[in-house]
Amino acid sequence: MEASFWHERWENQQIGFHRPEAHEMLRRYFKKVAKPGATVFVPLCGKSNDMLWLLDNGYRVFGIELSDLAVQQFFNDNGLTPTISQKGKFKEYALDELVIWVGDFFELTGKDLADVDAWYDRAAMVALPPEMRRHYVKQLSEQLPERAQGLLIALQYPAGFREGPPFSVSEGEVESGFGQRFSIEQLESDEGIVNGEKPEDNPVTEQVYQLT
Ligand SMILES: C[S@@+](CC[C@H](N)C(=O)[O-])C[C@H]1O[C@@H](n2cnc3c(N)ncnc32)[C@H](O)[C@@H]1O
Repeated sequence: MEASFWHERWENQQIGFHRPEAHEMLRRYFKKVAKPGATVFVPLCGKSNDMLWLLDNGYRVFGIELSDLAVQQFFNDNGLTPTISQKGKFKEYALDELVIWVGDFFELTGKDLADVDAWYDRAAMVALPPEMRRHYVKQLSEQLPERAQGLLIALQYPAGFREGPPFSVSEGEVESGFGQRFSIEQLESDEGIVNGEKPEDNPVTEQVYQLT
């Protein structure tokens, strides 16, 4: 997935992944992962309202996002005025307990992430094709401080159901990718049952994992 793919998505506002509200699995489980006051890293953050939920619940947030437009929209949509500066290769938007860097996640170093206590992935790992996902897992595993624990929301669907992104990420892939560094617990799998049945036209299921 080239950077241009995502820039075009944002320019054309093809952002079906963006949700108007904070994710219910974040609301339900994040307090198991980190206490308020913790600094939470949000890779590939887009203009996610999950960041507002984290801020409202007393966390500090550090996001990284490729698209400057996405970050500008985050602040505009929420009527917030950040301070903008340059931090090496990255453009920084900062306001109180929130910092978002515009730039490439894969260029972050351990020093950039030294203050991180926890991380939250929704629609980040599943946004990447298989080879990039391996790189993504390696980058998080190598650059995050030892204390950092994570909440990962992934999804699965049968092969051939659709083209990614989002890509299907199995429990096995989460286990084999992150298992060397983290102990992994699946907290919930949402099977998308409607009125007691799984709709045939939507075989997508969503899983949430705690990585300790
Ligand atoms: C599917 S969206 C999810 C956004 C957000 N997590 C959410 O839940 O709405 C993936 C985002 O990752 C960003 N992205 C893709 N590759 C990236 C990279 N290498 N570094 C930083 N951001 C990236 C895209 O611009 C896009 O906004």
